[in-house]
Amino acid sequence: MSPAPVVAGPHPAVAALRVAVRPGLARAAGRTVLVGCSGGADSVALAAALAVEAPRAGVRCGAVTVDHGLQQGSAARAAATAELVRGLGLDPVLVARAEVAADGGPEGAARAARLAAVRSVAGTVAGPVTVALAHTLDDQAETVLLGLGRGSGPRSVAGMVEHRDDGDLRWWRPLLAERRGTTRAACRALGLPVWEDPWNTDPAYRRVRLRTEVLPLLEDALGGGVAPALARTAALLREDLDALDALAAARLAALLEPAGTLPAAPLADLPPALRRRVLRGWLTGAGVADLQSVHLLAVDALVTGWRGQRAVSLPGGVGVVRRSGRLALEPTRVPGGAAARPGPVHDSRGDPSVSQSVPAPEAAAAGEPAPGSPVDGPLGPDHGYGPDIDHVLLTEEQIQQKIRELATRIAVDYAGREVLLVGVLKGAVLFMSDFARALQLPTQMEFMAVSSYGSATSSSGVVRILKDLDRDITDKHVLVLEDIIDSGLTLSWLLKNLGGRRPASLEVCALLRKPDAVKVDVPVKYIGFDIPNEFVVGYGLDYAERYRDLPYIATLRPEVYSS
Ligand SMILES: O=P(O)(O)OC[C@H]1O[C@H](OP(=O)(O)OP(=O)(O)O)[C@H](O)[C@@H]1O
Ligand SMILES: Nc1nc2[nH]cnc2c(=O)[nH]1
Repeated sequence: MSPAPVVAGPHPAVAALRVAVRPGLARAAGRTVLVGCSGGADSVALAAALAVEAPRAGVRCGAVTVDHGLQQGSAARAAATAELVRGLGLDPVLVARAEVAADGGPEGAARAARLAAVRSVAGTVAGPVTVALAHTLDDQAETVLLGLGRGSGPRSVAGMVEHRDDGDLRWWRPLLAERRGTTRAACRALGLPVWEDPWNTDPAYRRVRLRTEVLPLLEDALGGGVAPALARTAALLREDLDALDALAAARLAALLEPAGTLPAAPLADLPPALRRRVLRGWLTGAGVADLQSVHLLAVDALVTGWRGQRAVSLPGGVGVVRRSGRLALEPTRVPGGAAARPGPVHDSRGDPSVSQSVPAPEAAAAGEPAPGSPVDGPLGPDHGYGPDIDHVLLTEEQIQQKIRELATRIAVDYAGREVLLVGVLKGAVLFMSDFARALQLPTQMEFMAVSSYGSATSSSGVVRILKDLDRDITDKHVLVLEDIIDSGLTLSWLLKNLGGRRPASLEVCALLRKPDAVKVDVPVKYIGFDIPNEFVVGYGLDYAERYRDLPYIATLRPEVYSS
């Protein structure tokens, strides 16, 4: 018998990618598919697979390549990539110019600009468009790890989805089950040139460090298979989360009252995972954007920890109140731009607690329990400021407990070293004195006085040294103590200044931080509490030099700013 004729099929990597795109192409009938192509191996391999499979499926397939304008020669690079994919037979091939914003992290800003640019050129194509992105299983594993590190909930650990509709546009990631090695092998087999983006090896990016340092270490320690295991976990998690979301949407539809309010009692009976989803769905459905978990937890506390709280303020000038056993959304009062309503306080360990507040009149009217006044009794002396205080964000006890925790952690980190504490006057004076006493290590103290606020409630942005250190800090282990990081301008300036004096080490411990107000990212190793973006006083913090002597941290009544 003569041997069967050898039919040379495509290289296994090329074949694998072609198979991977087929199911999605079946869903793309009647749409134009545009491959997002950077010129790197993943997207070139995807473009090549689609160039063969799309015509077979009767789907029109083109490409879009983005010029970020961030690297030298980026326009020429985009043009070369466009040429390459045109050569594969893709049509139309569009080049989009991205406008990368100056703020935000470089990765995030570039990504946002890229998506906006793709969205905008996709809008020039007639009919519905699907944008195919070449994320692989390895990208998925990195995304899951990044999500874990952020600690922002199961959705961010659940990774990227294969299909996502975004208005008229559909995003499609057909290669989520394929390894990065496969796309490289496919490009090699097809003789396609690929571009190595220098940013992909720059350790300044977290994703690069995960790829080059953390994942190989995990693979080694766990005996291999880590990336597929992470991707599998993400896929399973997505199924569970989708089911929970669907259940919550149905429950919201059943509970939502014609006036747009939600009854608290049936919500309280729901398990937290469902209840918070119902609340999130309710708020986002009502147009509240940028909702963060601290906000959601504070709204949740109106259901499960009801003690007569005032409105919980949310981004966008709205708040949630509980009245007559129902949650309602209302505009918040922000007189003169000074004090907003109470918002949630987030413990730096990720253990949120809701701000203490004076009893809401609505609570009394509804006959529901209300707490005692915040400025007497357990909060201690009000130093005669009582009528000026609006609500207490952090009690003396919470502050002192936090200082003990910080001091314990820092004593471990600095064991065997002598620490030079640098207190930033005047605000940090009480923090310095309590912290130094709580820290079980030999310490020395220095003070520096700077000011960027004067008697205003927002930073002038100009930092002035009012008093410099009394001595040289060369080779010292310097720990800067700050009362608050608001815009971050003061600290950013200070760290540059102190860093130039060659200390052996330089770290920061800040009692408070306002994540929503930060304008410049400053590396801060130790943080007590994350607080909402409200002007606060007490425990060293002043308004027009008053209130520093309060032992707790509070907001002032709006009238104080206008008088
Ligand atoms: O992050 P930022 O927006 O820069 O704000 C933080 C700074 O503002 C306050 O100082 P202020 O200038 O009010 O002086 P003071 O400490 O003497 O009150 C505070 O003590 C911080 O040093
Ligand atoms: N008193 C006071 N000073 C600040 N400096 C920066 N933010 C604040 C704040 O909220 N209160």
